[in-house]
Amino acid sequence: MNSPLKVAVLGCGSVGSQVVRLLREQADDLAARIGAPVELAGVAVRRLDGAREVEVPAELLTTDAAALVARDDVDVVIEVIGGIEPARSLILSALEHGASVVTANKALLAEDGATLFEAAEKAGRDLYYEAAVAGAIPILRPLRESLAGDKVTRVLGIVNGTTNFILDKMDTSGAGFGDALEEAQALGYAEADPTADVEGFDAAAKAAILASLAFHSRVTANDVHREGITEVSAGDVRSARDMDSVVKLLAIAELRTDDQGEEAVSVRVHPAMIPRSHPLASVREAYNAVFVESEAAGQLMFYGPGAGGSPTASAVLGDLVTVARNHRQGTRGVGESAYADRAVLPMGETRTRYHVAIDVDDKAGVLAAVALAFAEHGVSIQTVRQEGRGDDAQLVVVSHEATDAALAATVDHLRGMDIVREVTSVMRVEGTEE
Ligand SMILES: NC(=O)C1=CN([C@@H]2O[C@H](COP(=O)(O)OP(=O)(O)OC[C@H]3O[C@@H](n4cnc5c(N)ncnc54)[C@H](OP(=O)(O)O)[C@@H]3O)[C@@H](O)[C@H]2O)C=CC1
Ligand SMILES: N[C@@H](CC=O)C(=O)O
Repeated sequence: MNSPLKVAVLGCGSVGSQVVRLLREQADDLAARIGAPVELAGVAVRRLDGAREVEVPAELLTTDAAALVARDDVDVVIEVIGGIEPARSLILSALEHGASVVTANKALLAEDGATLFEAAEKAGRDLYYEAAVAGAIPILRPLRESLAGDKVTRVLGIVNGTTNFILDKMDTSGAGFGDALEEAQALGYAEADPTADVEGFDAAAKAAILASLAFHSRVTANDVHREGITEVSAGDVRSARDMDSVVKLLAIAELRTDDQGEEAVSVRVHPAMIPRSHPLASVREAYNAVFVESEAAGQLMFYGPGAGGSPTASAVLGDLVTVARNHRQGTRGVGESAYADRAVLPMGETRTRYHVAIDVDDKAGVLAAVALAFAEHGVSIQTVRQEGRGDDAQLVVVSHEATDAALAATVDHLRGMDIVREVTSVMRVEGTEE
């Protein structure tokens, strides 16, 4: 047998503990697949006395991650600490010291992937990150490798397990937002600070990574239009149910043509109503699903567990086997392919349908006045119905496709009308127009 491959693991939380467990439990198979036994060189944590889901021998635990990654006997560093710093400095140091890197850190990749890719290129080492998007689902490798000869035009999916879990609970059990979030945290789906999940930052980071790979461009988290689910009310979920739809947090990346006729990208994350008949509507709990549309292949769908320690560790270990094989052979895998310099389209130019709920005075001519307000901004109405009477009167409008800018102008207009008491809900509608 060849000499052992030494692996340092940075972080031993939800994901790191499962990586350590699998390294131990799958040791024989990993050795056979890599061609050398894997030896744990060390596990870096913040506090030595923290409660762990896995037992780590005391001599392997350290709080000095910087010293661990600088060791010249470490072949591969697995970074599952999260956040920007010290994760970025540790990855850069690992590469400089000759190690290949596997990371699940979507926040860092979406903020400053370029620096990491350049460092990996310079060092002649691998930087793999399958676990950064959609947990256990193999989606980055298909985009980077299997579809390398095709032209991807659209990626649409549910890429955040926590928010899908929350929205699913709100839809199926009538749970409140807070209770559903607590359950998601207890199950290890939510980030330490759930703001990243519920405000859409996590999904936006994943959307940026997907768009970069799909369109061979550099798209960062700042390029992504982002809306979270904190404004989604029980009323929105009920309205969706009345329309035989569900509310999902969607990540959408599209290749479009700009005013100059150039190819540009549009990337956004927002809640949307989708019909229950749509395949994404049946994605339950913390599962994720990603649709990829490409010119030659047509439509592909990837589905599976999108969060949680064990599923994410599966993706990490898959990358470990690849980079370990490359490392042993002195080669590198496929690197970044951001050769296309495409502009990012402003959200105002994005076209979708909208569901708008408006509390109105219950009197003659209200419907006509509201319809006129939509028409004045070029937003045509697909359906409109009145719910309730008297003080509870509400109009529920579903529009045909319109730009975000036109819809925003319509909503402003509605808010200024005497007969409108409140615009209670504005939500995008995805799925085929009937
Ligand atoms: N949880 C999930 O479902 C998924 C997570 N990810 C990504 O995986 C990464 C890890 O997430 P997760 O396991 O949930 O995070 P956790 O918060 O559960 O674990 C983080 C770990 O990193 C350690 N750590 C934090 N700061 C430092 C530091 N400065 N030096 C050394 N160790 C440190 C912590 O130490 P201590 O234990 O002492 O506090 C802890 O062990 C993140 O990038 C996340 O976005 C990706 C996909 C899914
Ligand atoms: N918090 C994330 C974890 C995986 O990326 C999620 O809920 O999807």
